[in-house]
Amino acid sequence: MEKMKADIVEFFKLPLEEKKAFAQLPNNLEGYGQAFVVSDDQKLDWADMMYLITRPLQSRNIDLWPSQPLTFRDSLSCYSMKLKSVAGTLLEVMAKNLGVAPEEFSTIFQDQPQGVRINYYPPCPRADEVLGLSPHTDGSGLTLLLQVNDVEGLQIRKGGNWFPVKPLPGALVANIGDIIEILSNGIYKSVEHRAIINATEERLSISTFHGPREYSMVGPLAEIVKGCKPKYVSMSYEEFMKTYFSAKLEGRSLMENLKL
Ligand SMILES: O=C(O)CCC(=O)C(=O)O
Ligand SMILES: [Fe+2]
Repeated sequence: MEKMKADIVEFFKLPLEEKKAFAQLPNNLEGYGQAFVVSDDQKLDWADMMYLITRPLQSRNIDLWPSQPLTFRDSLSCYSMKLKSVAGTLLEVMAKNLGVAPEEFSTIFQDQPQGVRINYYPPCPRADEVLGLSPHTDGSGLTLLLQVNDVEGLQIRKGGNWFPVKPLPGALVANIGDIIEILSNGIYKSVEHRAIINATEERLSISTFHGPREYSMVGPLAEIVKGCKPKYVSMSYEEFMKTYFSAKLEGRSLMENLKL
């Protein structure tokens, strides 16, 4: 964890030209750049980010993984493996809590697809006029978030109010994503969150998203809706992601639209 954090800090310190060697290609989210750009005249969030697919292994695009600092690729591989195991354990516990056979979850999350987004939020003297990341829920099953330095910025929304999540050294924040909300028919709720900006200090975080395998169907699990009605539409994961990335980040509005 410490090595990953140090390498990330180093990478974002590199001159822009060097970071650009790993820039997103057109119409692709992977690489160094910006997230959630849906139109030319949109006000952008105050952040740079780097998104990399880490699992399944054959989906890795190593050319987009920074080669500077020299240990970056090894650190990320190792971090990815450790987080896969934490996510696997949590998903097992959640399946148990929901009373569904563990195979139901392990089939959907087979090979544990995983993507890592590294968020870099520069300081802004007019911090109260910008947001680092607009309110949203994650389109993943389960997100494990590591706050890289001790600058506060993550907030979660509950009952209409925003609450700060203080960085704890060595701790991961586990955020339920939309996919688990849908599979569990709303028993687990995906958490609405945002990142705010600090006026004088930069902030860094790494979100590790765990989602279903390619071509899986995402809908309330049959075992859960046995005695009740499904509350969400079912669709393929591809279709869900298309909808997710074409919508503006607007809190829980996407999830509300998917409700039956
Ligand atoms: O920077 C943070 O704490 C939040 C990041 C986040 O929500 C995301 O990457 O989806
Ligand atoms: Fe998020």
